Amino acid sequence: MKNIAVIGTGYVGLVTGTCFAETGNNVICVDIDKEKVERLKNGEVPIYEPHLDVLFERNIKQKRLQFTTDLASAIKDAEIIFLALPTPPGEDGSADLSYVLGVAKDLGKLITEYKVIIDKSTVPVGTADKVTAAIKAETDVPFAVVSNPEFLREGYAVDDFMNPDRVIIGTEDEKAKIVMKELYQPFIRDGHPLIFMDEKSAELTKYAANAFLATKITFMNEVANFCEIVGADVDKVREGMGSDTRIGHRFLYPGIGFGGSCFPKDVSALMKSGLDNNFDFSIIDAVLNVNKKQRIKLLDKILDYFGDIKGKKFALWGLSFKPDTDDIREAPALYLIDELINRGAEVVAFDPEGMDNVKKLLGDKISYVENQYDALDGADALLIATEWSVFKNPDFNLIKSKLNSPVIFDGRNIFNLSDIQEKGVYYSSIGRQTILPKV
Ligand SMILES: NC(=O)C1=CN([C@@H]2O[C@H](COP(=O)(O)OP(=O)(O)OC[C@H]3O[C@@H](n4cnc5c(N)ncnc54)[C@H](O)[C@@H]3O)[C@@H](O)[C@H]2O)C=CC1
Ligand SMILES: O=C(O)[C@H]1O[C@H](OP(=O)(O)OP(=O)(O)OC[C@H]2O[C@@H](n3ccc(=O)[nH]c3=O)[C@H](O)[C@@H]2O)[C@H](O)[C@@H](O)[C@@H]1O
Repeated sequence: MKNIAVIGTGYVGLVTGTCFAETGNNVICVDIDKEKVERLKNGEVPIYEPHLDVLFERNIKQKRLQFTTDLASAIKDAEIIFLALPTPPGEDGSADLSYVLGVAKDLGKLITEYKVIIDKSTVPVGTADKVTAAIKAETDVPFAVVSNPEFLREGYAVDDFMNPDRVIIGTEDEKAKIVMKELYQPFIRDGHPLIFMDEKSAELTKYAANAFLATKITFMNEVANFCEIVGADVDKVREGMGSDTRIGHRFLYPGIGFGGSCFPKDVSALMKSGLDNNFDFSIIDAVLNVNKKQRIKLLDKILDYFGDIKGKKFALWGLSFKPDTDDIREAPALYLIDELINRGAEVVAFDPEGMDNVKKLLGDKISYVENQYDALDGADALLIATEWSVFKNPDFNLIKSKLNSPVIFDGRNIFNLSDIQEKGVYYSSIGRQTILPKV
């Protein structure tokens, strides 16, 4: 059992805190957002993350999980302090370290005994040194700074955290290594190691992993675009490629680009890190450029089909950047909406979890409905931007009866081409043949 403080109680902090409580530790989560802490104290999970609620409730009940806005009291008895703070993109694409370094300074003023301070935020190479310097500027008390990047995915966060492929520990402090080994021991299984390395390598591992996955997706998006030109089927190509165990099937799904709070910002930050070190990350540059175009790929198809879209009405299924999350940060749907409304079209949207967040961002620029089929009334086409399960087996007769004409643009390839042929719709997807309604 260890006493742990987690600073920053967002997607990563809350999952980290809850999962460490689940493995028997005493955890206190800190956040500056008073309203969020109030909700957490009232037993409410403020984000949509499947399976988190069960662990959250159990550990609160057993008093292993607490919440506060008071940093000083939270860290007083904690031997281990996690930083799960935002590192949003600055104007130049670099990671904004003000949250992390601000809290590091505060910690320097507050600590009175040895602490292991662990950076879980995604940060550029060299940040551990900056955190160390920020704390040292305030205190002579001994401490260790560890880089322990997080690899969880939203929507699968609890499972990813509880059963990680690997845990990366970047530190050269021997005492901290022992603390980290004990802490993570419950999560380690055969073939899923705890990997120790220096801080810089740990920091770069995180960016390199995200950039590689973003590159893999982007490569497939380009292959899909080429499939459309030469008449190949990206589903077949994907299956054929993925069957090579050196390539693997995962993260080969083409679509309307990668979004979310991490890939776009982390790929940009790695690019900026390169530039800061006079290193030209040309592959990353290409990934960012291709993804920018891919995010509005459906627009090209819509314009090809309709020509002018002024006054047209579009039903949009899916707003979140991927299914099983309410997170809309850098969601491709938002870029598509922007292009549509700038051209005078109307958008009626439905998303199972993301609508409240979009309402806060876009207000009445678009309309919202509580049922996916209500979006279709009098619409000129259905657009699919997120592959939520609830969209995958719809009532096609109802879709056809509500749309002005049976036209579907699918940015996530959620229907099998062989199935859709029988449905009597015009169906355009990514990297596959366009299906015309049978006459
Ligand atoms: N969201 C994800 O799936 C993953 C995120 N990451 C990284 O983890 C870090 C955190 O990301 P998220 O959890 O998504 O961010 P988030 O925005 O959901 O949560 C950050 C939290 O920190 C709080 N905060 C800000 N300043 C604070 C302060 N001075 N003291 C206490 N709390 C403060 C905010 O109020 C917010 O609740 C980022 O570096 C991100 O790149 C890494 C892996 C996965
Ligand atoms: O650093 C982070 O924050 C996290 O970023 C991603 O996780 P996440 O953003 O939650 O979502 P992913 O499932 O990776 O999807 C990211 C984007 O890529 C897209 N994607 C994913 C897979 C695929 O085959 N095709 C594809 O277009 C998704 O639609 C989504 O927009 C990584 O997968 C996590 O390992 C990492 O911890």
